[in-house]
Amino acid sequence: MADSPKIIINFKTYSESSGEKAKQLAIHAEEVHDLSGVDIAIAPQAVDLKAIRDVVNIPVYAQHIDPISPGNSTGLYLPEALMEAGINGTLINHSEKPLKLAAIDEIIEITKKYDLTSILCSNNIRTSAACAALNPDFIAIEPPALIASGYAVSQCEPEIVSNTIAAVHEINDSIPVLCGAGITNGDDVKAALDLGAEGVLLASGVVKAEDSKAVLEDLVSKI
Ligand SMILES: O=C(CO)COP(=O)(O)O
Repeated sequence: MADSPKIIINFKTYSESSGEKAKQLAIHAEEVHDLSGVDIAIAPQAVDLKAIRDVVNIPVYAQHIDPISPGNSTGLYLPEALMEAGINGTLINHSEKPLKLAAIDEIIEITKKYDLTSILCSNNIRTSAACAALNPDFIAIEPPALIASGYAVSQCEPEIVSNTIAAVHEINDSIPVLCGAGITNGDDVKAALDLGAEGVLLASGVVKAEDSKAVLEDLVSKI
């Protein structure tokens, strides 16, 4: 059974969300979830997954998994090893880690086999429609130009969100759509939900904030 995150924090590779700081951010996310009841999931770097799994119970996702079986590969992320580290799911095809169609398809098969939540990222409306044919648990539309811009896709380019939802649902109306890029506050989240998105995916707004916990509290405040 897939999770139903309203907010996913992608820790990316920022120094503010690596190592000990990653653990602290994860704890803050869990505290805000506990107080608000809003489902929050986090996607830390692979090296931090195990340490974070040991301190929080909220869903923890990999930022990427490789479509490989145990054996002689080097420098890749083995799904079974990430599961042992405690992941509940994975981002797939983030615009900062783009994949070929065949690899995406294989990864989604792996997530289904192991009951992991699949968040398939797309960069525009056309690719979102193509993603729908692969039947992930979620599609997350993130226009690359707005990533880390501070300009929220839900407020600055709302038609990208609503047209993506329409395009995805024309193929498969049971796939929930998330949106991300530039989301930084509760109004951005509310705008996304008002457009029909199930939730949001964000990074810099929380990770780079001076007071990440205050930002997390603001993000859930209008849900
Ligand atoms: O890429 C993103 C999340 O996966 C969005 O990043 P920002 O929230 O920094 O724009």
